[in-house]
Amino acid sequence: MSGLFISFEGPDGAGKTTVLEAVTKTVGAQLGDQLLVTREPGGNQISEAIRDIILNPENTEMDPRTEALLYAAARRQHLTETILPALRQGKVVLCDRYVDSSVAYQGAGRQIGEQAVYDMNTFATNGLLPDLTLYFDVPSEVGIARIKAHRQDDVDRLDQEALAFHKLVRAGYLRLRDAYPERITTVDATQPLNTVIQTATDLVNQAIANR
Ligand SMILES: Nc1ncnc2c1ncn2[C@@H]1O[C@H](COP(=O)(O)OP(=O)(O)O)[C@@H](O)[C@H]1O
Ligand SMILES: Cc1cn([C@H]2C[C@H](O)[C@@H](COP(=O)(O)OP(=O)(O)O)O2)c(=O)[nH]c1=O
Repeated sequence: MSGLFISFEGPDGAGKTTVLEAVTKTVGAQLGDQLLVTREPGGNQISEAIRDIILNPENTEMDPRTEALLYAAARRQHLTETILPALRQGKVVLCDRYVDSSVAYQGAGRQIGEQAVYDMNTFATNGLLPDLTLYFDVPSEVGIARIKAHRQDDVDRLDQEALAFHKLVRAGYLRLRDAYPERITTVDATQPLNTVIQTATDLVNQAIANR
């Protein structure tokens, strides 16, 4: 059985992490150790260490290209150490964020160029893209309101960014969705949580059945 690589994407507050947890329970019950759930930036010791540098609220002076390079470095390590071995073993890999996050956040949000960030990530990943990407779409105001309402204790450097930044990020995601319609499936994340979870679970199960 061949492996399957699915990424979860979306702006902050889209509900990705919550939905991924729920999907993991359902799909994990069927697949057992044939399911690997992981996240970026992180997933192994080196990548988690890079994550700590990027997301440390004290690192306010970080240059946007430095940030993009660090994300790509963490991604490379995560890919070679965690994702590729699992895929080679035929596992289903669900990954919270991947290349699209860098294109949307660094390329579009920080305005260093979506194509440049994409190209840099092609080097980091040898061009490996997910078989399927679930993009959880939510207007920026809704995403930010959710974070403010629920995550006051967990506001990191990126969550403090202005609404304008989040709007640029979402616009970047929408361009990616239009550019890669075969890979990226949009989930309307303004729907009630249970509906979003059901939709995402169905899409993941469908991809598993079709692999
Ligand atoms: N569809 C939804 N409707 C209402 N609230 C939601 C929905 N999805 C997620 N939330 C809430 O929004 C907050 C942010 O969700 P989270 O999963 O952390 O988002 P993300 O990982 O995409 O940043 C959480 O408190 C979560 O319970
Ligand atoms: C993977 C990745 C994440 N990010 C950002 C998006 C998030 O704001 C942050 C990840 O923090 P995290 O706490 O994992 O946020 P979320 O629950 O929304 O996924 O890092 C980038 O800017 N570029 C990237 O390539």
